[in-house]
Amino acid sequence: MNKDQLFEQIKAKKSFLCIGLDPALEKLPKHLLKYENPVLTFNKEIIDATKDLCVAYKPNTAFYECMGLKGWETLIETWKYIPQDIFSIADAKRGDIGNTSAMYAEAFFNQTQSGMGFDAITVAPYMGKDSVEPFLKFKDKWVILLALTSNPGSNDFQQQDGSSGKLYETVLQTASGWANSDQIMYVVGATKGAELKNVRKFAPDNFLLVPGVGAQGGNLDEVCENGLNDQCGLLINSSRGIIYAGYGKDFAEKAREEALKLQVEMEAWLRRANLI
Ligand SMILES: O=c1ccn([C@@H]2O[C@H](COP(=O)(O)O)[C@@H](O)[C@H]2O)c(=O)[nH]1
Repeated sequence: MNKDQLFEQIKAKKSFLCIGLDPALEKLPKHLLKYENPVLTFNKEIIDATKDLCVAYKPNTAFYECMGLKGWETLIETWKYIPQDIFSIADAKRGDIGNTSAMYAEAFFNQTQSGMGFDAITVAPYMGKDSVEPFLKFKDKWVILLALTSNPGSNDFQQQDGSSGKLYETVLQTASGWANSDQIMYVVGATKGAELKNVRKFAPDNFLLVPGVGAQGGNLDEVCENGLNDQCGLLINSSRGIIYAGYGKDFAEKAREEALKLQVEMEAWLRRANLI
C-alpha cells in the first residue's frame, strides 16, 4: 500500500487507528482455551469486531515467536486474516548486516517464500544504512525506523545530545537520505507527544507510527496537536488498551467499544485539521 492509498483509507474510515495484536495466552478469555488455536481465534474475533474502525493492524512478533512453531503459524494465519485494504505492520524490530537483513526482509515481505506479505516492518536503525537498504528494495513496502521510542529507556541513547543534536534527530536526518517519505516511517512514542513538534521539523512528510496511548498513558490530543500533517501522517497504535478491554465472552465487543472511542476522537481531529 502506498502513501496516497493509506491516506485514502484514513479519510474513508475517518480513523488513523492502528490496533496492536499482542495476545498472551495467559491473558485470553478462558472460554477460548477450548479451541485448537486460542490465540488465532482471539485475533480473528478482534479483527472481525474492529476492522471498520482502524486502518492498520500491528502484530508484535515477540508474542508469536515465544510460542515456537505454533506461534509462527499463528502469525502467518493472523496476517492472512487481516483484510487486504488494511495496512499490516510486523513489529519485529529487526536490522543486521546486509545479507542478514535481506533474509529478514524475505521473512516478512515475501509471501511466496514465507507465507507473510506485511506492508511494513519495524527496524532498529542502529546498524546504519546497509542494514536498512535490503528492506527498501521491496516495492510498495515500508520500513518503520525506531526514532524516539515510548519507553523510559529512550532517554539512555535516543535523547542524548551529541555534536549534531540528539541521537534521534540524527536518525531522522540521516535516514531521510536513504529513501523518501513513500517508503520510510518512524516510530515516535505517544509518551513523547511534546517532542513531536521537533520530530516534524526533521520529518515533515513522513508517516509516524505512534505507540503508547492506552496502557502506557500517552496523550492522543498532544500527539495530534503536534504530529498531524497534510496527509494525516499518523498511525496511532493501541494494543493492550483495546485487546484486553474485556476478559469475558464479550471481549470482542469490549475491544470494539475502546477502538470506537479512539476512532471518534481521531475523526474530530481529522475534521479540525480540515483533512475530511
Ligand atoms: O516505542 C515503542 C515501539 C514499539 N512499541 C510496541 O507497541 C505496542 C504497544 O503496546 P501497548 O499495549 O499499547 O502499550 C507493543 O507491541 C510495543 O512493543 C512501543 O510500545 N513503543
